[in-house]
Amino acid sequence: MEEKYDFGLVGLGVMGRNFILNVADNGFSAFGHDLDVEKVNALKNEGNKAHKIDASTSIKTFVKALKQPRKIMLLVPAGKIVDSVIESLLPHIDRGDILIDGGNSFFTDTDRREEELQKRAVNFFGAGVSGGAKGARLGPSIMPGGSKSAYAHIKPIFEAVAAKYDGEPCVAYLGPKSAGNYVKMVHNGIEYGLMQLTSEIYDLLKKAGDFDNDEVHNSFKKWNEGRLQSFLVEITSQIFKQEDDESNERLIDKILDKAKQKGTGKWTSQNAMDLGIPVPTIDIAVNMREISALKSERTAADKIYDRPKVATMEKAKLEKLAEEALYFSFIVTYAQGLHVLAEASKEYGYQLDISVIAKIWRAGCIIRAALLADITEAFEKDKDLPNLLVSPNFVDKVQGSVASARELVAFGAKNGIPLPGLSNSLIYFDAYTTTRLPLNLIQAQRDYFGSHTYERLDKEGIFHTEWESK
Ligand SMILES: NC(=O)C1=CN([C@@H]2O[C@H](COP(=O)(O)OP(=O)(O)OC[C@H]3O[C@@H](n4cnc5c(N)ncnc54)[C@H](OP(=O)(O)O)[C@@H]3O)[C@@H](O)[C@H]2O)C=CC1
Ligand SMILES: O=C(CO)[C@H](O)[C@H](O)COP(=O)(O)O
Repeated sequence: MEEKYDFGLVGLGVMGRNFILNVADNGFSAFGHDLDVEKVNALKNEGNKAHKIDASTSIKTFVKALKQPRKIMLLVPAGKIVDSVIESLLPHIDRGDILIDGGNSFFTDTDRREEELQKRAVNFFGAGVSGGAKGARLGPSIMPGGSKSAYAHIKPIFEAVAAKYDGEPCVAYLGPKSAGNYVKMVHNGIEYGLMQLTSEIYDLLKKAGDFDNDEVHNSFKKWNEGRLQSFLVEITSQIFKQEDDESNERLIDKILDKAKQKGTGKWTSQNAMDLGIPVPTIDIAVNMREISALKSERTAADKIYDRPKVATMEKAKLEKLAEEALYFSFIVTYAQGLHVLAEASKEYGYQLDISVIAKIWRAGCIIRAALLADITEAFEKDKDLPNLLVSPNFVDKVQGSVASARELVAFGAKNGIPLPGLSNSLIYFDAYTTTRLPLNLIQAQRDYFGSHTYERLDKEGIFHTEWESK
């Protein structure tokens, strides 16, 4: 009898091709499917080398080649393509088979698909994958959500292919329904925040400290050897060393300053707003990509207004302030993202364990950072921690770095250097840690013009006043 394959993968693009090779490297036989014959042939050639791999452009051949219950992962672009791939699989798969969407799908799409597939007794997982091409090939962080009992079938493969942190795989069953896609969405929201913050620090080093590219490289490199150690700080340091093939300059200076986006950061902001959880660092990171896209308008407006001449700050002083401010704002960004996850867990019934999420983000993913070991510990100590900022493990870290954020935000404002991520992180911190905000006035105004009522500090109840206009 023909031997069947352990794992199937649809979509042999950037992520899919690398993921399936990773599966095969770990001793599982794997079969791929893509409509593009070149991608299929390229994978078949890999099979001729060392791996137990095959591939086909025929969906029927692909499904027939797999062991039951079939484990089929989709790594295709999010949206309608996921639905059309599921449609094309349905005539061929059986009850009990397992479909896993590894892409950045919107979480309500995952809920809808899971519900529809449940009616056919097909298990559906939304399993966010992070780590880019290299991560998919060598060990990503994987965030699966779906049926707990069906997870037992995919667990051995996922645990084998995932990145390892101190020997522990960076994958864990996260919760029912779209829990996995939701967690990946917020991962990306945090990613947007951290990327925005690193870009602001680069701007400051250049404009206020007159750092050249080698000096920016050195600062990020040095920081990556300390408490800011993280994938994004590491690649930032490397980016400043990259030569441009087409000129004598560094590539960074040749790249157009318009940042694109595929949607996950915006979804995080939108959904956080639906849940009533503030994530201003993530919001402004999305806004900045939008503002960056208005390049021609920005260029025209720049000609209209004068801006202050930037004062020079001594390099060593600036480097120290920048490290502290980046550390502070990284903590605040994780705090905001994790706060959304805690609220979403209640709202959508995900039963998320934030310490487990922090744990599987310690390696493999784009937001991996030394800080995540501390965050894991904080949430292991207190599973119901309302916000990272109030963790006893974090108070000294925040207290010791916030003054530098204040100094740089003030410097940016005075000198016309936009530091929106840093500013919003500071604003969030100051507001979240203030007992009495002036929003009593907003309540008074609402009651004044719309009889919307208000509560009082000194007694229970709902009140309305006939305000006297004088
Ligand atoms: N790139 C990254 O760093 C990361 C991406 N992701 C997510 O993973 C998913 C895949 O991304 P990525 O690998 O970058 O995307 P790619 O576009 O590189 O790959 C998608 C592949 O799916 C194929 N495909 C499209 N439609 C079908 C179909 N109907 N049947 C079979 N195959 C099909 C495409 O073929 P063709 O090109 O011929 O259309 C392509 O080979 C996305 O949701 C993305 O957001 C997640 C983490 C990181
Ligand atoms: O999921 C990812 C990383 O974790 C993808 O690289 C994603 O495309 C990044 O988002 P965007 O393209 O919007 O910057």
